Amino acid sequence: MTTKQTTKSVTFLILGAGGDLTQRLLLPGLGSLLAVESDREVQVIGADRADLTTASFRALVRDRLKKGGADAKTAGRIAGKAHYIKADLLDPSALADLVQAAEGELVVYFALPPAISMKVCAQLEKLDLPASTRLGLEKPFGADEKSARQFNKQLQRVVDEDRIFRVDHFLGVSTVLNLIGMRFANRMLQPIWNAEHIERVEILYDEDLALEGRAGYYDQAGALRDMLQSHLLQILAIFAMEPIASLDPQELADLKAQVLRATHIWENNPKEYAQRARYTAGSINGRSVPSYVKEKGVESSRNTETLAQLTVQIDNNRWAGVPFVLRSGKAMGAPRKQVIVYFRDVPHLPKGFIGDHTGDAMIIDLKPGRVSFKLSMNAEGDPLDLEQKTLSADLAGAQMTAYGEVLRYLMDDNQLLSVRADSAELCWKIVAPAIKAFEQNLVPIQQYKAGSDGPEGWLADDSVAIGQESAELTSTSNKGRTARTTTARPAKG
Ligand SMILES: O=P(O)(O)OC[C@H]1O[C@@H](O)[C@H](O)[C@@H](O)[C@@H]1O
Repeated sequence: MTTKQTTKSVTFLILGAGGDLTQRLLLPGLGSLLAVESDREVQVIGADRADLTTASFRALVRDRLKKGGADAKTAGRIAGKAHYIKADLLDPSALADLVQAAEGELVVYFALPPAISMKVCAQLEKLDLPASTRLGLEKPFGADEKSARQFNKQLQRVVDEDRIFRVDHFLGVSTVLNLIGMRFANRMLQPIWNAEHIERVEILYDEDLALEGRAGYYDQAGALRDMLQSHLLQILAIFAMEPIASLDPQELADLKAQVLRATHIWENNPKEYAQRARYTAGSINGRSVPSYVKEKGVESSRNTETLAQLTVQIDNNRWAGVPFVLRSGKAMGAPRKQVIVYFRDVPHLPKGFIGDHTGDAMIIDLKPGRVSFKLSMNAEGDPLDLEQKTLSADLAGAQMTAYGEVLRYLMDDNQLLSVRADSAELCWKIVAPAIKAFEQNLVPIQQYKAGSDGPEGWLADDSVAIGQESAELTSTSNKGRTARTTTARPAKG
């Protein structure tokens, strides 16, 4: 892929520069961007209450940029002109000083808890910001539809919507963007991308990570808000949208919003459309994991789920009647990050053939990237005996991290990868009935052992089989990046 070099100089003002997000994701993300585009002119200004100095911040920037992949010279160049300003971010005069320090275009990135971001925004509103100012923000964008709307209004009082970048780093994952390219560049996929040919779609993101010391945030959120409401609905919107004419940010945002407006939970009984569970003590690849409720900072009476599954439908001409299953869990034994498209059975199998001809599917592994097709074909031996075979190709690794990708678009003032205000609000609207059902305990909270695949019976047998096969393929996928075929395992049960 060719990469665009830019000479635009940007000041990247990180509010909350002393925090975990800056160190773990933002600076390494910037490092991975600089690894590809080393000429970028970025002045990093960190601001926080934390007791850092410009010298210690520069050391941190250098280290994290290198961790992200930037070469030593580039990391040194960017770190050498970085600054740290100890400031109370709720103090308007401190904010004014920060803005004054900016050179070139200004990107203000909120690496702050949402409630503080909202208050800082109220202060920013009073300042005379440079015309080029862009705001970058992390999820959650509000806590429900109403607060998301208020937050959006607050942001739009600071700058116009076309300068607000709501970051969902999944939109920077190369395999997610590839959903658009693959679907619209392949003649064979276009006619079958609808309810006439597709029976069910699953969007799964099971992680082997557990809480990782994030109780302060996660115990208030849970898997439904943390993953399904945001990342997985964004994937669904991209997967299901109508054909796009060009990668125009407004057009993409319009098409995503169109899908999200038509998306609703599957039916009225919460037990039919939602499931939740949390992990108990167990071990993942030899690492022992305490029970979720024993983790520091967890309030067990909150009943926070660490695994959630939700079935939604898209009430439009293309997708009516097709269940879309969204699921994500923590502390799972086998990481499973897939979009699975299950095809309907053929209308007629020529008489005389025997064997298995059902369960054809397309599997898009998001991480590591791979696309597989499960197809019915003639097996060894009897030519009339059909069997399910998997044809699979690994996708080359991304050139930069997902954060690097979203930062690139943010620095370039291109909103293609950002979440527009209406989408942020719609995503809350879609999950609202499930959140309510969880809060009212209408959906029992189940348990699963850390390191397991979650409670039995949540996913259909064919999905369980695909998961097992995928885990096997993943364990061998680094040996080569060529297409291969394997014989699928028989479905469980
Ligand atoms: O797999 P990635 O890119 O780290 O993204 C998953 C993470 O995404 C974050 O947005 C969630 O808050 C985390 O809980 C989750 O682990």
